[in-house]
Amino acid sequence: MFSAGLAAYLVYFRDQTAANTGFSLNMAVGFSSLILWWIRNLNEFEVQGNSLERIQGYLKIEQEPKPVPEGEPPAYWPASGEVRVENLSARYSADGPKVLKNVSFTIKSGERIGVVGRTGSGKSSLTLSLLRCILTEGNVYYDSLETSKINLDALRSSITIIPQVPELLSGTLRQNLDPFDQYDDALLNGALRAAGLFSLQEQSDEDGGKLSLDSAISSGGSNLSVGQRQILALARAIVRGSKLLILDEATSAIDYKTDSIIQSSLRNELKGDVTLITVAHRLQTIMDADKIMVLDAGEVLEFDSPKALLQIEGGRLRSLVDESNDRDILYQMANANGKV
Ligand SMILES: Nc1ncnc2c1ncn2[C@@H]1O[C@H](COP(=O)(O)OP(=O)(O)OP(=O)(O)O)[C@@H](O)[C@H]1O
Repeated sequence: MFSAGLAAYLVYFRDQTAANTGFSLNMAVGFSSLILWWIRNLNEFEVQGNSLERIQGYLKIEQEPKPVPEGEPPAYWPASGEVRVENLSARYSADGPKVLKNVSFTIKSGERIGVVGRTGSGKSSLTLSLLRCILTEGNVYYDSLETSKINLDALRSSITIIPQVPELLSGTLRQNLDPFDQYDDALLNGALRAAGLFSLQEQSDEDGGKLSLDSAISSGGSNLSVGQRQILALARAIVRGSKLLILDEATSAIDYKTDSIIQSSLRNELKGDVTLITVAHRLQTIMDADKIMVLDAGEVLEFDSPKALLQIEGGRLRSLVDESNDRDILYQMANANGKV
């Protein structure tokens, strides 16, 4: 009824317009459609132009040096997870400010280190420096080999990083754990168990959707929770037998239960010679670490056992703990740890 009325009105309007101006409505509609078509095309052209500009930007990015055969480490390397850092400075660009300033420390093989510090103090930059992802000066030795002399591929495949939100590939869970099909199911399931996936599933209220090696993983791991993704990344580290594991703690995106499963897997399942560096946002995560490194403005302010650091009058860790709502628990954890 309404459309019939509208059509009748349009015909009336066309006839009136044609009668008054000699310009038919059909022509007016055709003209405005043409203008709309041009505007739409111009818009599309601009969007595609932006993409081209971005591709051109990526093409101009300075490339990392290609791996050289002489940088190939011996097959037995790394046999230990010892890390020695001497006068390490780092920056994000050649003319940028130093984000790490002459940092020196040694981490013994198998030690568990917690790294804390304010936002921007250099925690992530330190982990990126160990992998040579940013510009560095000074020396880093990993199991006695200077990392600047090692093939980038070899260096990075010997260190596992578990970022706050790990990326996974689309495919099966098995393919994510073992992309080159090198290990049998028993070993892969063992790694999943050690990483805590099955404990997480046992404690979960949901019956459906339990993960197995054949489960499908969507691109980026988008069909899994952040906690499940961190557990899979940890399982990957166990499968790879990495001697150095760097964990960037995901605080906001992970619930307490999953976090405690990951922490107990890290405590109980990693072998004695695996060094663990945890970039911590919650003090509870690292109060039972062997040592805590406190960073401030790119410098190491404190580096010792939690118990020893809490005894320093006016110390930075001590003031962070004293300000915390969990002060008493944190002191208990540090004292129970026993190492001074
Ligand atoms: N991609 C980047 N390009 C340039 N400067 C950067 C970049 N990422 C970090 N920085 C700078 O490096 C310094 C150290 O930052 P970093 O991310 O290492 O700190 P952080 O302690 O990990 O902080 P947060 O707890 O917020 O993650 C900061 O001054 C920061 O602005």
